[in-house]
Amino acid sequence: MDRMRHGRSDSSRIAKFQNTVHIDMKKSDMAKEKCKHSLNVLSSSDTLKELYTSRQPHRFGLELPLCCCRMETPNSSVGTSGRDQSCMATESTDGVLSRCQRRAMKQEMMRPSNAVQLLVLCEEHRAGMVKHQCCPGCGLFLRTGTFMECQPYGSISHRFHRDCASVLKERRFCPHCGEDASGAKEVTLPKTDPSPSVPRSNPGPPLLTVATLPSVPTMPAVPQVSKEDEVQTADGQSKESLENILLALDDQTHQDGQNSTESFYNSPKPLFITSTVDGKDPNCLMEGQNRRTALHAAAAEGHSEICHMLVQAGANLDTPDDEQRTPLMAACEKNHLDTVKYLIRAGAAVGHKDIMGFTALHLSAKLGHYDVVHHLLSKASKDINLQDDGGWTPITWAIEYKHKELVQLLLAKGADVNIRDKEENVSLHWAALSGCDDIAQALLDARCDLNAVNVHGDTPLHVAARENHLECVMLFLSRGSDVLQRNRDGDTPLDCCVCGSKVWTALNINKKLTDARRGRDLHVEKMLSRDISRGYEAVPIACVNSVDAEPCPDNFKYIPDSCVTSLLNIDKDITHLQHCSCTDECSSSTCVCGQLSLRCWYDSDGRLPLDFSQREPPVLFECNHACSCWRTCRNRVVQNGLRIRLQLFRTHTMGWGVKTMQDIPQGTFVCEYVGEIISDAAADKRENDSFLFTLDNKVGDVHCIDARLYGNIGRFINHLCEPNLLAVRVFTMHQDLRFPRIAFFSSRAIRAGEQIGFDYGDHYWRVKRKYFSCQCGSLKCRHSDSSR
Ligand SMILES: C[S@@+](CC[C@H](N)C(=O)[O-])C[C@H]1O[C@@H](n2cnc3c(N)ncnc32)[C@H](O)[C@@H]1O
Repeated sequence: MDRMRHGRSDSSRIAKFQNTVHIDMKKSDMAKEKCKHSLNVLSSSDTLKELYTSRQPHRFGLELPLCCCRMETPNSSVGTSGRDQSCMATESTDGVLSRCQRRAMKQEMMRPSNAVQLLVLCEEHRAGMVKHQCCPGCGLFLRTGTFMECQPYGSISHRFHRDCASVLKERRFCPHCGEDASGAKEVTLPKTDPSPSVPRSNPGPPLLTVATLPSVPTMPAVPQVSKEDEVQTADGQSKESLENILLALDDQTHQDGQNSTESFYNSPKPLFITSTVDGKDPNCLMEGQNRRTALHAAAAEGHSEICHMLVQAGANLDTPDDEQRTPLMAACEKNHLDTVKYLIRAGAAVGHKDIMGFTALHLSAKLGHYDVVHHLLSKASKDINLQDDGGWTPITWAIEYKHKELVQLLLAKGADVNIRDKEENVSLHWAALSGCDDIAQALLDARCDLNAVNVHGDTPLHVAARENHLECVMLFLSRGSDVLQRNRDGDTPLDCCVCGSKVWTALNINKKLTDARRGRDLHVEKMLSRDISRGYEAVPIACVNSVDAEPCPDNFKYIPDSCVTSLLNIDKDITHLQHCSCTDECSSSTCVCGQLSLRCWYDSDGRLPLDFSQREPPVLFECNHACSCWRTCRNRVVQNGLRIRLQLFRTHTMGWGVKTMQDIPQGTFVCEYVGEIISDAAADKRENDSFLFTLDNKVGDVHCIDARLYGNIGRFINHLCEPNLLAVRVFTMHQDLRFPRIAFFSSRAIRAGEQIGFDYGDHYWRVKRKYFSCQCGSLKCRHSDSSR
């Protein structure tokens, strides 16, 4: 199908047409296959017949007309709709015919002999066929009235017409079993009440009699005759004989206010219709005419009466032609509502598909035949969303051909506007292609997806822009279609339209407005998370972004304390802990823990003193659970956790960063660098080293904290060439010197709103400067491009 993306609409049509041709070829091959198949079926039944005769040596070579009442033939003409087929059996009671119309449960066809047409049968008539109750000469069921009966084996009787046996040129033999017919008796069975068959006609006018039925089993080809011959029927039968047949029509068509005989004679009729009426096979396929039947022709001309006559004469309602189209489809295509009504009432399958997957509904919708569509939907509403070979539903066709009222009707009847065709288009893409904004409006009101993209990434707006359909473009923009959306070629709708056109102007204005709105929106700070710590910290840590559309980072697990994922044997033995015996608040120089740190560094506010060495910060030992002091003693700060209100924010140049939301005096504990404690060797194997903090403690094995997968707010702290944080090693609940905690203290007073950062160290930048330069923005930056 049309890509709806390149070029103009007429080239789209060409693309579609070419594709159709392709499908046609494929399908007609399939149709040929089917024909071949049914031919095979016939010849295989002949073979069976031969087998049967060969078992009876005394008959061999006589070409006896043996029956095939017990054989089944696949119904090659049945599409998905074939399941709705009705029984084709016709009962004969002393020449009065009635047609059964029960639903046929099985689709395999049967017939009593190759001389008559194959029939789809209801269960009762299948049983009757198997019991040889169908005459092999005419194909009529003989269950009441007078007929011949042969009872060769004393049990099942074989029924046939005396005259039919003579037609089969073997008056002497039973046409079922080939036994000598001299033993056959004429029997008369009374009519049972109620009749098992549903009469197709009212009791008033006489029904077709055996004498008027076509008795010649096959018609080889439609004879080519001159125009004058149309007046006189092919084999010279008079107009009166046709009139007799028409008299036999039921009053169905009369209900529609027509005189069938009159209208039949007053309307032009193709020759083959009159030929068929005059005794040819009503199911003959006309070679020169797409292998259509007379019923196709009558339906296409809208001759409901002739259709009825043909059906009465045994015409199969659903015989498909070369394009797999049925007579009903022919009537739909030509908008003959009465004929459509008649055929459906007679039992024609509504959901049958042709070689392009079209149903009668698709055809009618495409051609805009409102009343026909309305009638079809009243009979088969479930077919409303059937998709053809292009994935198109009836409404797709109605939209493409701009049949507004029909689209409204289909919507009211439940058409699904979001069904995707084979190119993933929804209905709105097709409205955009056809440029009908009324239809597009109706589809939007029916909740068709305005932002649906097809396989090319095109939205309906792309399509409308490409097709220069201003009204549709305006409608889509007013409903919020995204003018900046790119398709798979990277084109926005603006890139698809003609530069300088009205569509271009509309899209351009919309783009400018959208850009301005997005720019404004970007500067509005978006709160992405109230607390990234999920309540694990004593103060919540919000995450905000006023820079771009990046969402809150969720590629790590927030943890408040460092963890291990391998066996590291951290010495947590309580007996190995140095501890104090203080009974005060550990403020005196007698506190052993303080002595370990040379003194208790924290003042009464828990801050480091101004003279704390920032060049070579000492290691701090806080009081622990082995001490005698209280949990509230002064020498416990880092172990008390985060107290400063911090915020994770989006920077312009360094990804995420951390800022303080309050003024912080110098020497204040700000936060810890928390993560997964791993060995140096394990760190070497890690692919991402962006979150590694080395615990280079000059004691034993070197370890690192990797905050890549597990970490706290510390993992987001950036490098600043003018840092305001100082990293200090601290021991709290253990004193295994290989594993100090890394605590950040303010190295100067920090104002609320300032980004916090520490110096990643010269070694870090020696390694990383190959990949990126420092973006801290400081005038004293040592690792920026300009400072190199
Ligand atoms: C521990 S993370 C800091 C958080 C990081 N900005 C983020 O978005 O997750 C370290 C990474 O931040 C970036 N970064 C930190 N400081 C930087 C700076 N001064 N200049 C450029 N990039 C920096 C680098 O990509 C570095 O690998």
